[in-house]
Amino acid sequence: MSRDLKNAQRWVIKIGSSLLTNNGQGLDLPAIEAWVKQLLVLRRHGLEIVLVSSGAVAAGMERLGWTSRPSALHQLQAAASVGQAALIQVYNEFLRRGGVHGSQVLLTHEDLQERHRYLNARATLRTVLELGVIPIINENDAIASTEIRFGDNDTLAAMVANLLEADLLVILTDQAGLYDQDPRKAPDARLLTEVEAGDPALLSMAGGSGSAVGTGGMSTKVHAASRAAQSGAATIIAPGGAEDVLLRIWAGEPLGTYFRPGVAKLAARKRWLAGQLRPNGVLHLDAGAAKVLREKGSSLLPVGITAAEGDFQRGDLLCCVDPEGQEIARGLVNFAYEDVLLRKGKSSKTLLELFGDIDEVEIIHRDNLVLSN
Ligand SMILES: Nc1ncnc2c1ncn2[C@@H]1O[C@H](COP(=O)(O)OP(=O)(O)O)[C@@H](O)[C@H]1O
Ligand SMILES: N[C@@H](CCC(=O)OP(=O)(O)O)C(=O)O
Repeated sequence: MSRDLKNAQRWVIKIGSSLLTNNGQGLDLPAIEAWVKQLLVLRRHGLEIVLVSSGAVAAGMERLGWTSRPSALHQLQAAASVGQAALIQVYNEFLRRGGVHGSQVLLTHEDLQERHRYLNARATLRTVLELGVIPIINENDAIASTEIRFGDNDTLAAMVANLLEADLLVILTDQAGLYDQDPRKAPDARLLTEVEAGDPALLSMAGGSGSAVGTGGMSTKVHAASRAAQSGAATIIAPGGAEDVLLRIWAGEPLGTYFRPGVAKLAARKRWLAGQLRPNGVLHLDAGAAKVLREKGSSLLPVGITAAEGDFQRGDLLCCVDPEGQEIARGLVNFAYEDVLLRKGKSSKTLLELFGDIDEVEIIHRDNLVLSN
């Protein structure tokens, strides 16, 4: 057993439609209250919690008095727009009792594909977390057309785990975890307690949704675990109906199915950074800085920078080039273009005199730096 959750600080928790609703009719309020109580405890233990919650369509149907799920997209979207308001109201009411605010963030696939919107979503969510608020994310069902839909919230939750470089993705569902075959169809199905994310054999075991309200079934959850592992997150598919499920996972109880991310978090994260973002500027380094980056993978300090190009902001990906113009590395910059210009070529001592007590000296921290081949 290698569930190493001691250092898992940022959790993305996904609660699926099959769990949230009473047979597709409205929201299961006592269940939601119980999860929120657990989130509040985890937060008090210092964890950062991001919630991805389904349930908008089901809640909307109940409010509108519809007894069967419509098949027309515009009706589903109308139900989602009514239900999303109800869903947030319910979460916020339970969170308020614990003195915490929830925030609503609705995303479409395009928001996480298009670079500018991706960075915006990331900045908003990070700020919300810094403010101690619990973001509650769902797909923007009211406007997402077929082409830009995630469809299921497992994929959305994994992309949010990538976006925020979460340590753990917890997918709460109506089964005890991933079985070697669909337990609704095969009574002798065996629960898998630990697997490797990305193992292709898992896909043949995972079937579609067994309920009228769920979307994607286990197959989207298995894909989600591989996707989350790309940025180094482990995934646990766990029984959302089990008492204190989240607290028990936190305490290390081997509930559900644990997906090992495979590669060390830092290495995975770096690889993901390099593949995911397009560079938005260039930093020119002197020979000394180029050498320490190449040979030691050190952080990039202002003193080694001779010039900067590009209209970049804090958090953007930049290329670092040596005096011959050859790319050495890529990394996430800690300062916007103007602030890099103010700092370039200056020693840490001069910067201290100029800016007083500075908490961030590196222009790019080595954890956010990937050497180019
Ligand atoms: N190998 C499997 N192990 C567990 N559940 C499976 C498996 N294959 C298919 N399923 C089905 O997946 C369902 C859960 O997915 P889904 O209905 O989409 O729930 P959610 O709304 O929580 O995402 C289960 O109820 C089960 O019928
Ligand atoms: N976004 C939709 C839910 C999509 C959905 O059901 O996904 P899942 O919970 O993965 O089965 C809603 O809020 O109704």
